[in-house]
Amino acid sequence: MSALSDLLGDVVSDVESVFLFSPSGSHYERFADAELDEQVVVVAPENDVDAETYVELPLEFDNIRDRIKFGVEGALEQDLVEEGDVVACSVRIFEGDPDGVVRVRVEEAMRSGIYDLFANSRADPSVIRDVFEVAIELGKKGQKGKPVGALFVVGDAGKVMNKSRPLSYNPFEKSHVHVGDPIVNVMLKEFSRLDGAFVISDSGKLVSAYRYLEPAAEGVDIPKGLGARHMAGAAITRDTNATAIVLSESDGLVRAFKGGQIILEIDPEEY
Ligand SMILES: Nc1ncnc2c1ncn2[C@@H]1O[C@H](COP(=O)(O)OP(=O)(O)OP(=O)(O)O)[C@@H](O)[C@H]1O
Ligand SMILES: [Mn+2]
Repeated sequence: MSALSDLLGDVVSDVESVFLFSPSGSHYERFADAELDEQVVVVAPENDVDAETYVELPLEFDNIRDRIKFGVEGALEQDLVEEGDVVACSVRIFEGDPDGVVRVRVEEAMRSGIYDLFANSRADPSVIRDVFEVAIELGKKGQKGKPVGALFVVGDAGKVMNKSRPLSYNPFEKSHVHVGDPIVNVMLKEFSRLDGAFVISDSGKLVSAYRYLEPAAEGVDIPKGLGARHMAGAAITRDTNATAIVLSESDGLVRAFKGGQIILEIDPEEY
């Protein structure tokens, strides 16, 4: 038994913070009342327990790694933790009571921009996630083995449509399909071989494919070397409240833009 307690002791030794992922009221109270030296942070989709220190999870994330990564990144964004801090995460992997404790060391590299992308975009976080996942998947596999590029403009679709024009007939004209439907993901991948941007609404409705974006580009400052697709993607997010997710055909990276700025750059192979 002592070997077991030692094991848990090692996992929680010298931690600066305890992160309670979606705790029940009583679970939270136990920590709140204990007046620990460690900082107690609640990480959950809603602050149901009225925690003083709270990080919002944009989604519940079934995958524990993702859940923890987002919690830590959100805490970094709020300056609740810093590089080198060690955090003990209390999580629920199966149904019922908390059943896992995970030790994490905070690294500056965890500030990837994904938290900001999911939590602070105008579109629903689940819509951002679905589009992001399509872009990552396309980046990993390409289309029929060849690298492809793609430009997804998500949110504020009415305004985006006003700042763009069709390059071809819109295959989504009369349909009511949403990102996240498996069939839609297949369509997105198929249409990505063709020119222009996809326009997607706040709630994930596919509004159009083949849009040529014509936003004002003054004041948009993106890394040198990126071409017209990235410039158009960045600029439309300055001119509207949309978020742009761009897969580059030439370097294979996925980038996201908001407010005319690059907020994320990820290699799909490493994601
Ligand atoms: N204003 C625009 N609106 C929509 N799509 C655009 C726009 N400008 C370019 N594109 C699309 O981007 C494609 C690639 O253009 P370009 O090579 O200049 O972009 P890029 O930023 O270098 O992207 P990549 O890294 O994928 O090559 C074009 O073939 C076109 O489909
Ligand atoms: Mn190019």
